[in-house]
Parts: sequence; C-alpha cells; structure tokens
Amino acid sequence: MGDEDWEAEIINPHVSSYVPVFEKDRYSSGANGDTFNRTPSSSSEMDDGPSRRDHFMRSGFASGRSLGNRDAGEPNKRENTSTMGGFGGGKGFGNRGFSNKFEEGDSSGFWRGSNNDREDNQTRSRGFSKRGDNEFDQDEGMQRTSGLFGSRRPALRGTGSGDTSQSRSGSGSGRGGYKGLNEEVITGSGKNSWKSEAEGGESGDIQGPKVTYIPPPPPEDEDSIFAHYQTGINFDKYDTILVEISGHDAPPAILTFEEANLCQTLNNNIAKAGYTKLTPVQKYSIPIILAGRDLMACAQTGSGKTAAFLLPILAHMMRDGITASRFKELQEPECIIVAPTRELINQIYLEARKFSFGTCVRAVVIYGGTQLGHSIRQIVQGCNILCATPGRLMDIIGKEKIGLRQIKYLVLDEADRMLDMGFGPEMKKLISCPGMPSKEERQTLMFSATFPEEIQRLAGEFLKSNYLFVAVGQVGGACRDVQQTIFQVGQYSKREKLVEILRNTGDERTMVFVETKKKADFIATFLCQEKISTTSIHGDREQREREQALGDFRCGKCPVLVATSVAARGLDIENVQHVINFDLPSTIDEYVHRIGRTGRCGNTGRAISFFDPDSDNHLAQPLVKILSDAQQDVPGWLEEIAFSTYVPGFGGSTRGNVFASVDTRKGKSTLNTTGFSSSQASNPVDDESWD
Ligand SMILES: Nc1ncnc2c1ncn2[C@@H]1O[C@H](COP(=O)(O)OP(=O)(O)OP(=O)(O)O)[C@@H](O)[C@H]1O
Repeated sequence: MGDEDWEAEIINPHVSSYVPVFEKDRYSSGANGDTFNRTPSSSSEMDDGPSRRDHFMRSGFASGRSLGNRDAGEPNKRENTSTMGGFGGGKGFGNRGFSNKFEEGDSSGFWRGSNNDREDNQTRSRGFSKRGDNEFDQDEGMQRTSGLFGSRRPALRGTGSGDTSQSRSGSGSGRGGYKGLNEEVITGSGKNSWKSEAEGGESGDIQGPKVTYIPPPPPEDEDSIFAHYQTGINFDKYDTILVEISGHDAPPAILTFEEANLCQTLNNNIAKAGYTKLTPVQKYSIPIILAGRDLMACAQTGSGKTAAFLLPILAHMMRDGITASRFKELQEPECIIVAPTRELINQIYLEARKFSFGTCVRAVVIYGGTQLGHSIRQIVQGCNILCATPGRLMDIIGKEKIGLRQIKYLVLDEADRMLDMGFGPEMKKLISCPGMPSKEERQTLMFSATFPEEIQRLAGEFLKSNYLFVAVGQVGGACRDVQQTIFQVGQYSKREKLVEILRNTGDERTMVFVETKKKADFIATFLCQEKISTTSIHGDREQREREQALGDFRCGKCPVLVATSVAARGLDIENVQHVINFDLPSTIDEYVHRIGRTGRCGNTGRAISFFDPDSDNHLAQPLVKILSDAQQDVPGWLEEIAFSTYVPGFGGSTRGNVFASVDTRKGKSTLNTTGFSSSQASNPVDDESWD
C-alpha cells in the first residue's frame, strides 16, 4: 500500500468513531501525579505551535493512556485497552505526542511529506551518503527522554521515575515548544518550529528551534547496573554450534571465564551480570582479542557479541593501565566503539559501565539527539571507552574535544552496517583523522550477525591483513531459537491479519516492523484505536519520544512497539516474545537482524512475516535458504515463488548456497540472489537522518 493509500486512510480514516481522550485529560494529572500545565486550547495555540502533545491530541488521536482510570481515581494499571489513541500508554497522557505532521500543522498536510519516507537497514542507492542520508541515527540535536536506560529491571524502566519531563505548553515566548526539565528550548519561528535540527544541522545554521535534551544519568545503584534477564532453555545448545576460524595462528578457544585469566573485579562483575558460561563467540573472540589480534566475528543474534569484545578490552586496560582521566586537559580515550543507532550505542555503553564497575575505567556515551554541550561535559569528566554514533563522534573530533592518539581499540558493532555506503564514508573519515593510529598500531574489532562479501572486502581497509575471521554457525543465518512463520498476505489484508495476531499475543511483548516512518505512525495509531496498547519508534520521532517509547516497551507499559529499521539491529530487550514483519525488509540481512530481537540468549521466540507477492518475491529464494538452514518449515507456495524467481548462477538451487557469507579470503562467492551484496542492494533513499 503506497503512501497515497495510507493518506486516504489517514484523511478519511476508516475507523470507528473514537472519543479522543484529550478532552477528558485536559486538566487531569498524569499517572504519577505529574501535573501538566495545560493552557486552554485556543485557535491561537494552533498558530503558536502548541506543545507537541497538545496539538497532537486535538487532532483526534489522543495520546497516552485512557485517563478514564485516573479520572476515576483508579490506580494507574496497565491494561490491554489502556491506550486510547496515540502511542504509548504510559505515565502521563500525551507525553507520547508524535513528531509527525499531525502536530506541525493541520493534518491534511500530513501526507504531503516527502515520499522518501522509507526507512530500512540498507544503504542508499545514491552513492556515498553524506551526513543526513543515513537511515540510521544522524546527529539531530533532538530531545530525548529518560526511560532509555537499559536497566533490565522493568520496575526501573519507563515508570517515569527517570522521566523528568514536565510539560509546559510552550517556552517563554509561548511560541510552542515542548519544555521538559533539563531541556533547552530555543524557539524558532513559524509553524515549522519543530523541524529537527538535522534540517539545519548542528553547525548553528538552525532555522527552527534547537531543542536538545540533557539526559539524566542512568541509575547508579548496583541492582540497576547489573540487572539482567535469565538465559533460556536453549543456552546450552550453543555448545553444539560449529565454529569456523579462518586466518593464521589463531589462539585456542577458552572454555571458561577462568581460563581468560581476567582480574578479580572483572570476574566479580561477570558473576553479578549472571554470566556463568561462555557463549561460542565469546569462547573464540576473547582469547583472540587478548592476544592482540584483529578480528571479524560473525555470530547469531543474541549470542553475546557485546561482552565478547568488552571483556578482553577491559582486561587489557586493567592490565596495561589507562591514561585518560578527568584531570587531563584533553581526553584521549583508549577505546572507541561505534554502532549505527543511538539506542544501540547507549545499550553498549550500559554494558561497558556494567563490566567496568568498580574499576578506574570510565565509559562515556555520546550520540545525536542530546545537547552537544552535554556530550562534551561527559567526556571532560574522563573518558577511557567512548561509545558513540558516527555523526556525534565526528562532531566531537572536529571540535577537538578528544584526542585520538591513545586509541588502542576501535570496535565496530553491527560492522556490516557501519561499513556500507550509509556510514562507510564516515568510518573512513574516522580512521583518517589526525592522530588516529593506523590499523597496524591499533586493534580493530568488527562484530555482526551478517557480513556480506562486499563488506568483508571493505573491512580489509580497517583491519590488519592477518586478522582472524570467526564464524559461529551459518554466517548470516537466523537464530534457531526463533520459530519463523511466513504468511502470504496482500497489502490490503495486513492490518486485519495484524490485529488478529495481536489479539492472540495479548500482553506478550511484540515488535512490529514496517517499511516507512509514516506507516509506523499510522499502524501505531490504528492499533491504539483497536485498543491495543502500542507505541512506536522511528527516525521522524524526536529522540525524547523514541526513548520514551523504548522505555514504555521495555517496562511493558506498551507491549507492542511499531518500529522501522532503527530498532532492527542489536537492541536487547527482555521478554520480546514476538517479531512481526508487517512489511518484509528489502534484504535478507535485515530480516535476520529483525527476527533476532526475539529468541535471545537461549530463549525462544516467534517471528511472523507477511509476504506480499506484489513486492516481496525477490526475497523468496533467500528466505527459503534462511528457513531451511534454521530447520524451519518452508511453505510450499514460497518454494514455488522461489523457483519461479530462480536466478541462475547465484547460489544454485533454492536450497543451495543461495545466500551465505564466508571469509572472502577463501575466495568463495557470497552473493545474494540479486547478485549484489546486500549492502549494495539499491534501496529507496529516505530523508532520514539519525546519529
Ligand atoms: N555468557 C553469557 N551468559 C549469560 N548471558 C549472556 C552471556 N553473554 C551475553 N549474555 C546476555 O545475552 C543477551 C544478548 O547479548 P548481546 O546483546 O551481546 O547479543 P548480540 O550477539 O550482540 O546480539 P545482536 O546480534 O542482536 O546484537 C544480553 O542480555 C547479554 O547480557
């Protein structure tokens, strides 16, 4: 269904009559007693750019929980029909307003936005991208809320305890503007006052208001720092997975944490984190990294790649000592870790903070959507491990807020994404920065669950020639703990099918992936109207809202999260039982990462995908391969489509090696059915810019 179809839906929504809760909520207090100073809505407000949520709710899609409960003084309990409209039930109504065109002007303009709304995990077709083209996080200097921090104790997440946002209907001038605590609002003019900074860039030539958020520090209590979920019943099955190492003189794998000979503090932190057994990728990666070797590691989603690089790096720092400290004029971190999205890099930061607890190593996280000054202030307090998204990292380097001379470790998580045409140019700029040690002088580590051949070739520029390649299981293969089901569903039947499924999944946490940002908003609205508590995350939402949405999803207030590709990779969220590909992605890599949001760390999960023959036939062959390799049932109709779309010369029969990734130094082909590595698959350009 093209955007114009969705437009018809939005302008003439075929939904039952629906009482926006906004009118009821206007002067209610939020669930936790937050008082929202709501100025009476007036026509003048519409012109003055009311706060995001006010206007949004007036447009009939009131946001937040039905406050009927609260009006009636009932306890604020989560219920399946909790969210009346809007996305994100949650502590207060309306603090889930949407940063989409509903809010910026009359909704009739909603669908006149750019058609480049596509948001998928592949690179742009327009050659090397400049900042602002990536479908991932580009520094937008936008707001973010608390609620992001990944403490795995639901009680701590999304309850608003960290959410310090008090809404005011506008900044001093009354000209619109959402002003939460710690939020700096520099009001701009005109109804586009809510354009993200990305349109104006970080360089000060901002047209609209510059709204940046200064995130409150994550919980500092040990329980929160070490909160974790349990490994699943299939955790021990990891031992049966074949591991392939290619390269010379690989050190032997270790079987236990003790064999890694880590310091006592690290071992204490590992135990507090609930880790008792190594996963395969850790068994092989930790000794390789301790031995000082460069590494490209491929292992299935949810199998512990983060600790696989953090633990040995920390061990080295503890052994060799660190130099960066808050007493230094210029911070020169020993380690830089990059990842494609803000939520993922923050998750990695929290893992680094966990494992370095009680040591002198200080981890810092910087990414777009937060005040640049805040990032700098975090760094100057001491920075040994810098976790960053590329855009904000290059900003900080450009402003000479850090030195690179002491870099010993450069880590690319989701490396195939970091090296494709989306982020590749920025990565190349990074390793060419003045002071950055050459690949011979530093240790470079790359991790992902997928690694197309083309990317492996690009990786060669970053890695020493004698790097080791570790492949755990079928590289690019899906996690076998995820039960995969493919339904053939035409675009006009998807919503009905989705509701049918969600009626059955109830409160079980479900991620619904869609193709475009507009569709994410639409589907989330639609589900709310179906009284299914839903929130959404995509690149058009402000960072504050993205993180609030993630917080609400993590803590279970909103058991359904509608997402674009921004949530496809790396996010490690407890109890995600289902992944639904409302729209299949454009490449099989993205499919593998999306369904990998469930079935993590030995737990089981379910992935259901809607295959639309009008648009998804190119995926039939790789899907058959992925399903077969993961010992899943392959629907007959899918096999028939795969045969009918058979591309001779690329991977043999549909059951052949249609798609696999092996160490290119072995000369094997690793092409997918389109004949290109998925990083080259031409994909619609979007106007997304995140970082
Ligand atoms: N050895 C271990 N024992 C128990 N739990 C572990 C172990 N290693 C990692 N975990 C947990 O498993 C979960 C998944 O780890 P992680 O997010 O690093 O996976 P990943 O391989 O990076 O996944 P993805 O490919 O999706 O990024 C996390 O909650 C992590 O704390």
